[in-house]
Amino acid sequence: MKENENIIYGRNPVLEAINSGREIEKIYVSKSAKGNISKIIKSARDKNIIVSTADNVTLDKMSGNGNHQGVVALCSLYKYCDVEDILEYANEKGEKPFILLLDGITDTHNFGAIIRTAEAFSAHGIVIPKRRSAVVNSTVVKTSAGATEYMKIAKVSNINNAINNLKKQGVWIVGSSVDAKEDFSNVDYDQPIAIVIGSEGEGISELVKKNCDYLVKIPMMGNMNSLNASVAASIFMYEVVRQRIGKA
Ligand SMILES: C[S@@+](CC[C@H](N)C(=O)[O-])C[C@H]1O[C@@H](n2cnc3c(N)ncnc32)[C@H](O)[C@@H]1O
Repeated sequence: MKENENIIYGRNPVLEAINSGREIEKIYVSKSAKGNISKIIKSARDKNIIVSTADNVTLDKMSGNGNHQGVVALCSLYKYCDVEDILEYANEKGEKPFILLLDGITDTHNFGAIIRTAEAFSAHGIVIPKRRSAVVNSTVVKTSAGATEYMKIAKVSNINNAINNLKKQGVWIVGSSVDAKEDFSNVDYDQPIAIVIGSEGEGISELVKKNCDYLVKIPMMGNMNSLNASVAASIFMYEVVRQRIGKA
């Protein structure tokens, strides 16, 4: 599958990109596209974005697959932010920071799913390492259903340095690990918090584990020894929101 960082495809992702004000050079619409495609065309024209028609073979080639739902946008690269921007955003909203740290998530579908849930639960941002991590490419945007357009994502050279910096600013680091003894629901999430989710294969690195204030697990009853990373992230995020709403 082609992984392109300046192509967005699929109806929701393209519509969210238009609505959020991402710089879009051109939108290609399938000649045979029906349904809510007219809404996309109208939104694009309202923002003076050029709309062209293309056949499905061309759209398949541009998107790298057949999941474009009849629309592909040629746009600017996703703009990453700094960790400080995430903290500032939480501060502006008058909320305690709620951050996710992804310690080497490489599966684009997991990354997109995490972004989608993080946006739905109003997390303030996501921190990823520069190396050995999925980046915001066309597959991630599509899997996130366009939630990438509203989510702050910081790329850092060193995840441990980022953790130390967050700690200095009063953020508690909660590591999620299948080997932990403590139940994840025993943590008080109504404080400045960053949840660390480990990679699909290895989990959280040993150094990062040592650097966490809490190391907790989601109890499991079946035969599997771990949950999918994006599912685990969703359960944690739900718990944060559940506790915070309960205390509001
Ligand atoms: C597929 S799991 C990684 C499994 C890996 N073999 C390990 O031993 O950690 C990916 C990530 O999801 C999170 N995760 C999965 N299941 C979990 C559970 N039951 N409790 C806490 N975190 C979990 C952890 O962050 C984990 O690193």
